[in-house]
Amino acid sequence: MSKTVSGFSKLNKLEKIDWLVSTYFNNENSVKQVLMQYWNSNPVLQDLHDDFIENTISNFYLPFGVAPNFVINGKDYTLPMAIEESSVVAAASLVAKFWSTRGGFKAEVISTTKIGQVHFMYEGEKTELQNYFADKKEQLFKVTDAITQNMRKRGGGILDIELRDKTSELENYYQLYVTFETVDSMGANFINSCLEAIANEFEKEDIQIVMSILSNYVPECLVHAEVSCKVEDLYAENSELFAQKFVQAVQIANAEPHRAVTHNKGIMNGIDAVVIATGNDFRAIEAGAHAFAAKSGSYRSLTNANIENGIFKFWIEIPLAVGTVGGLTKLHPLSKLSLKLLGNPSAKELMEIIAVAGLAQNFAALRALTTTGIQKGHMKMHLTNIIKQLGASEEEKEYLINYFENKTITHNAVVEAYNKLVGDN
Ligand SMILES: CC(C)(COP(=O)([O-])OP(=O)([O-])OC[C@H]1O[C@@H](n2cnc3c(N)ncnc32)[C@H](O)[C@@H]1OP(=O)([O-])[O-])[C@@H](O)C(=O)NCCC(=O)NCCSC(=O)C[C@@](C)(O)CC(=O)[O-]
Ligand SMILES: NC(=O)C1=CN([C@@H]2O[C@H](COP(=O)(O)OP(=O)(O)OC[C@H]3O[C@@H](n4cnc5c(N)ncnc54)[C@H](O)[C@@H]3O)[C@@H](O)[C@H]2O)C=CC1
Repeated sequence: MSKTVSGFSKLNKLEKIDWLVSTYFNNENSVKQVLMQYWNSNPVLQDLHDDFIENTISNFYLPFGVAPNFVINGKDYTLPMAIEESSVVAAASLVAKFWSTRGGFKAEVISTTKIGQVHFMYEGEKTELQNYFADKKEQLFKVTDAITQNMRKRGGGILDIELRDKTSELENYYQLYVTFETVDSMGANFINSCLEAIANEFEKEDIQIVMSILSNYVPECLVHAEVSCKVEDLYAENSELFAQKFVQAVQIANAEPHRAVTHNKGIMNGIDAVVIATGNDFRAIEAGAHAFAAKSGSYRSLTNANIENGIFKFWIEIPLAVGTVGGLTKLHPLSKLSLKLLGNPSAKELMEIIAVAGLAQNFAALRALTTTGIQKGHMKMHLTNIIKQLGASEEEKEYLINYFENKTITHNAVVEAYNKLVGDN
């Protein structure tokens, strides 16, 4: 039987579910129950979520946690984190507490420029194109006046429009390279609207517009965050060895792409969690961060560390185009709450907070990796997930948690202990 369908989008939610259950699940009633048990009991709230995307049939929950004790630029924060992976929030909390007694995190936005491009093809004389652009430039600004009016009042808008010759990379390929300041918004829709107006005005017989779109590679929307302290203040025992191995771990990530990818994945554990909790676009952040990590031509660590004159310093530089207005930021009740928890920051302050979340997460991972190994803490947090997968009762869960208090946790070890417990009973 064919599984294609036309007019699916026009069905109501229950009809969509019925089609799905009969087509893919052999009419199993439990499937409908699972989908419906994740509906919000408040219909107004459910309607809100339904409208975020298309063909919504249920909600997919992510745990929403908080990591207290962050001190950033002398100010106290509790970070909201939406993430499915165990040990990330615990690790952030642990590191926040650790650095809160060592001067906290320092963070600074370096620049906030966003980028958009009108990609086009032109086969004629280059100088003619250059002259055409020079004559047109003022008009290109003018046609966006209505769109940029409010943004200009906030101190933003279009910063510049450049003609770029890309013919050495692709035959007949040029672009209008447009830079923007979007203040407290990520600016994707604002930028795209401006670009389309610019492209319309610029197009003519011998200029074929291919597309107009913002770039998610924003190396000039950059934030720096760091921690530092005397090496001897790092840990009570063997601080020097700890600092040395920590720096080596970062150097390895800078020298070796396989390690760099995992290293940066750990950083993104912290970054994405706050990005998602604040209603920002994590795909945009991910794509931009990894492109930045590869800017030298080989993929490297997003963090760096050194020891100079007895001082351990650990820092991150990362492009983060985030907003505190626009998108879902004020629409999703939990994003709104997250921003309120952070004191309703500006986009710049949010960039600093998110960079710190990434740095803290990387500190936690490298600390664990270079000392006890990652599995000890990670499996301690993951233990309850394994126990639940086994279908253990509350009593059995309590027994297993106590049993593994001082033992190495592996999936097999938990299964064995559970089977023994159930067998014994
Ligand atoms: C997991 C910990 C924190 C345990 O660390 P611990 O020392 O066993 O924790 P503790 O029980 O002594 O508690 C100390 C503090 O840790 C936090 N903490 C501790 N437990 C909890 C909890 N249940 N809920 C909330 N917070 C918790 C909390 O701040 C607590 O202070 P308190 O609140 O008691 O004043 C530590 O072992 C750790 O940081 N491990 C690293 C974990 C990590 O990095 N996880 C990321 C996932 S692994 C990954 O995907 C990335 C990776 C590793 O591949 C990246 C890479 O390779 O670079
Ligand atoms: N490639 C990408 O990353 C793309 C992303 N998107 C999506 O676009 C959304 C973000 O676009 P935005 O234009 O940021 O959101 P948006 O379309 O909701 O617009 C935000 C608007 O808020 C207004 N505003 C009010 N106060 C402001 C202030 N203080 N500073 C700046 N603006 C203020 C401005 O008019 C601004 O244009 C996200 O949902 C993202 O997922 C859309 C297209 C492509």
